[in-house]
Amino acid sequence: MSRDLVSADHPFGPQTLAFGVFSTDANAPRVGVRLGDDVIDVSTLAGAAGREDLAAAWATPSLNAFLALGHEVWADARAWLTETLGAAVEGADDRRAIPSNWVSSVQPDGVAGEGAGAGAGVDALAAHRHSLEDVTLHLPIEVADYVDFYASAHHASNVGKIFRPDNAALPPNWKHLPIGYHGRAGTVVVDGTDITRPTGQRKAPADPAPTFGPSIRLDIEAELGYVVGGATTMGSRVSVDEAAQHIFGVVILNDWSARDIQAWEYVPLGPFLGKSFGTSISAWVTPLAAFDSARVALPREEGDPEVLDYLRGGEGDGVGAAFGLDIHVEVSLNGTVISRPENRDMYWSPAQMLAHMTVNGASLRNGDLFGSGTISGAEKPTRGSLLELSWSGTEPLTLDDGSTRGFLEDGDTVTMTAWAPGPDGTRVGLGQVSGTITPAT
Ligand SMILES: O=C(O)/C=C/C(=O)CC(=O)CC(=O)O
Ligand SMILES: [Ca+2]
Ligand SMILES: [Mg+2]
Repeated sequence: MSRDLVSADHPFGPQTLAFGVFSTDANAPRVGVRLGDDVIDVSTLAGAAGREDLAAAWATPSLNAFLALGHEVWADARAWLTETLGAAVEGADDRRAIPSNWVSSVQPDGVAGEGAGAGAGVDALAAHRHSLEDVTLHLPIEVADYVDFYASAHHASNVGKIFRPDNAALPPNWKHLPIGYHGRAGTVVVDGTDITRPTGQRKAPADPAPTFGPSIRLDIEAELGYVVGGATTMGSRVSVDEAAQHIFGVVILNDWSARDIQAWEYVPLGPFLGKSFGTSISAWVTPLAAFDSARVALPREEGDPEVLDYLRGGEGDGVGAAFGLDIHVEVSLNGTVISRPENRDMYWSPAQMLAHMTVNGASLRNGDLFGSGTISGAEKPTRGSLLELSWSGTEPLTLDDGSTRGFLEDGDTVTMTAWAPGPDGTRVGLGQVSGTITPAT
């Protein structure tokens, strides 16, 4: 019996085609594409359709081999999947069954045609279709280098006021370059992974000496992460105009942050152990190509400085190559929505971040991941960290169960979801990233 394929208003319809890595009891981890509440095994699908190039890249336990193939192959693969899966959705009857005309194109020997009725077609498709309920999702990329930016002026100003009350809210370089730091690639984990409360040194300004123990100011940071492919060589750089050719897709990212460890360690070299204990990303990488309808101009005000040429990029498609993305994020803590950050508020665009990251000749590797920085807006309900939402713990949040939080307690679960406007009134999904705090070891 055929299950429903995907309803027209589903955020993982054919307008999205997000990639992940899944396994089943019978199948080792391999690349899949989400369609509705199913995962399509695109390695076997491509193999059955004679697309051996794609089948080989997708029969691997991470997206890295596919990322290495570069933007022209990504576009070709998306066009093929759009045609193949899009036709399946459009041609489906009211029950969204799979039409036989779609399945005929994926018969292993290419001979199925008129003779292969709907029943045979559905059976043939069934071999590539797995219900989300029946699969385990894995970290979708083998993370090469991980960088985290600081692209929200509202977040940077808020943290400046809290951590550096005697200085200007924004550092003098902030509107001239996208500030970032290198993080720890090996501790990036997938949605659903528990996070152990970190232990370390902390010292509040008034304390006479540092103490050692579990963090008591454990926080979240709601961000987007950009997944990089099309590796480059050392000494070359990627311009703003070329950046989209190296940004394969977007994930939701939670940059867990121990504020007490961070505040004591970070001067002058920046975040280190306060953030390297764990960074969570969503299991689905939604291709940048799915966000064409979400491109927006960057927010700029009278008096903002002109950036140097290498951060400008040419015009081109209305909003220019340095486009922002209108992605809506929702953050909940133990089921209570605590914030709705808006990515269109970000000052720096992903293309500018990538151009800056390579302007010194640093190479890109397949599987590089860069975070946007915490997404915060001007209004309190759009702040992307507890540090800002509770103003360093002085204005605790009240959850639906009546309890209050300045920072995270053991057992707390934080879930972030996101979506963007898609073509023809559809929504493009990014799925979710969730994590639960377990006690310090
Ligand atoms: O301003 C600071 O000292 C620290 C800022 C952060 O912790 C934020 C960071 O990781 C970058 C970001 O997420 O925007
Ligand atoms: Ca961060
Ligand atoms: Mg981190």
